[in-house]
Amino acid sequence: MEQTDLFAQPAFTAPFDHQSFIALLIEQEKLLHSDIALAKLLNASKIDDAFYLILLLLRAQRQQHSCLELEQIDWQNPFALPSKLQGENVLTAPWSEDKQAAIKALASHAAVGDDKPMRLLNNNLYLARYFDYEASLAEAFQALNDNKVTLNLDTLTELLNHFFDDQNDIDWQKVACAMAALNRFCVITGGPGTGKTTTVTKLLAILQSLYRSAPLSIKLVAPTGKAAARLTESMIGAKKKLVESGMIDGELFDLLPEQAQTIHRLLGVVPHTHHFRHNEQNPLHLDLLIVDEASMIDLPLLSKLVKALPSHARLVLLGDKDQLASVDTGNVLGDLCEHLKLGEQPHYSQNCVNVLNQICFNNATKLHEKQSYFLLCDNIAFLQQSHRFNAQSGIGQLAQAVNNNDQRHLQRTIQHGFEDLELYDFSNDAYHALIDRAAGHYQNYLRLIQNKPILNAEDVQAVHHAFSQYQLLAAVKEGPYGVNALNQRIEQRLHQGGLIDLTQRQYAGLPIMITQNDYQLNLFNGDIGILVNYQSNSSASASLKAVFVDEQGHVRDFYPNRLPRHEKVYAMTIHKSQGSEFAHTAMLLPPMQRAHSGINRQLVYTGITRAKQKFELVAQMSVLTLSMSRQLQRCSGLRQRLQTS
Ligand SMILES: Nc1ncnc2c1ncn2[C@@H]1O[C@H](COP(=O)(O)OP(=O)(O)OP(=O)(O)O)[C@@H](O)[C@H]1O
Repeated sequence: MEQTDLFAQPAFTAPFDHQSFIALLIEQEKLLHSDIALAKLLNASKIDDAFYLILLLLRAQRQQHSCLELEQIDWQNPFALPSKLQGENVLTAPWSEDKQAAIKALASHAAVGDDKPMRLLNNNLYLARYFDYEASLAEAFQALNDNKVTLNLDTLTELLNHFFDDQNDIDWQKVACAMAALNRFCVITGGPGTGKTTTVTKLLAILQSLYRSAPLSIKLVAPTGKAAARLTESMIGAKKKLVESGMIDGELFDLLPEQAQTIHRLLGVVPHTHHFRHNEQNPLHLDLLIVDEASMIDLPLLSKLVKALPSHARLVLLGDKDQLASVDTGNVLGDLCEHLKLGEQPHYSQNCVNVLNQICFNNATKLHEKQSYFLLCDNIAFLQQSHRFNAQSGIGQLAQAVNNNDQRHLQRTIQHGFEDLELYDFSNDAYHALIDRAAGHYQNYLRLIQNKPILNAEDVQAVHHAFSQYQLLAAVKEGPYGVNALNQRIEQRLHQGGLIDLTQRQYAGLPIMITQNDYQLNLFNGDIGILVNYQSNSSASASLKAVFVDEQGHVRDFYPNRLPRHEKVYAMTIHKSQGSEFAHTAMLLPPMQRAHSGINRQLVYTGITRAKQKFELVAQMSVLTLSMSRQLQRCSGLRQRLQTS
């Protein structure tokens, strides 16, 4: 009722105090001074409805939306201000009378239009840069799709039957493989352990068999070094399984790649710029690009990557659509997979269904047509069955309950008492016990460091391996339950236990995470290093170095004072953990009074699915259930651009 009273007084009866309103937006951290300055510049210094629409666009951009959806504006409180401050009602809406007229006027605004700083399309307002990225990505996806592949369907059928056993149910991995073989562009999405790598390895084996006389040049990439290292490891494992099962011979084995690299490395960074060596004018030299962890890739980077493909290339995106969206603008994988529903067959055209039934199921009608206006629906494969987490796995059950916002499933999972799950209700005692347990786990890698005065490359690999077995995750960075506080407390425990020497600012054993890309040093946001006394084969003496193990397993060492921005990483935010997996993962959610809107379903699901063997959660049940009910949405026009007319 409070809100109704507030808005009952029409905003236009008294002159609106724009200066105070703008000051309030800054004070409440809804915008920055630079946003105000830019909006004034774009609106010729006028403070009117268009000015506030531009401010909303800049705010949307800060929140990683690709655009401002004009139809979704909350006209009563567009900047999400608290309706009361210090007991006083606050005017939350700055508009003049006719908001729809304000929207219409945008079409003829001096700063909106082709070659202008802002663009308008389908009732979405964009900054030109992001409009162009989105347009160029949609165009590139469409071009890939239009450039049809010609294949002998009988040969493809034989190969599919070779790599997949006959089964009564629909084998979605086989469908995904067929779809990716038939199209130049394919997305294979699925939760953890649903067989994305296994499927793609079989796809590569099928394609290399089809093109055996002129094998394809295939590249594997992921957005971070960690994710690339994990993809390499998974590919090696999947290839080994294919050989062991007799599905591929030595010659085919050699034609399947296993080394993955980062997208930045593949594209070739031009130092001190946002440009890459490879682009539309200088395309990549490859026939097929496999991109893992695609949910982590932001709109600008994916747009640049896809634009750098040669016109004949194939592209396969792998990822989990339900994970957190990219740290930067956009949610491309989420947009492409928006229509998928767990437990349901995806939308496929009649034509697509006919071909898939023919080549996957010997013409049995297993797949059915489901109409869609989405141009790329025949390019999206959805793997739903986890082969890593079965019904006995609490991690899988918890992840599923959270992802489906299924409270009953959650209760059943909690009551069941799974061996791989440890759930603790949040309390001060539980918080301190979590810190004790974390310190206990970190002893393992610290003892390896303590055992030898000087470490060599092999020791460093063992230390990194031991460190990566356990990771504590927190939902937030600041505050008593954030990463910074956890780092400090764990450090104190380790110091008390004589495992580290906190009297030194930089001490042997300190784990760090790079937080800023350094293209000169080839160190990237998310790379993890550990400070140790290190002597490489080539150096004459040992010294305290930050040592990293890259995606190829090579040790790289740096003097600590040469490192780009970095932070301690006994605990890390869930955001930063994306693309990594840990045998044992612990996660802390803050109590209710600190559970802001960023604590949502995607965040909690991402945290849970980092765990491979054991997952530990310290959280209030009310916070867990609240987070499950909150779903992150990113505004974008990508899907609309890819509709049939
Ligand atoms: N059809 C299958 N039948 C039996 N086991 C399978 C099948 N598909 C995959 N697996 C096994 O399940 C495990 C996970 O498979 P894979 O690594 O391919 O999944 P993923 O989706 O790539 O996982 P990630 O979550 O790491 O991205 C592997 O041990 C793999 O051998």
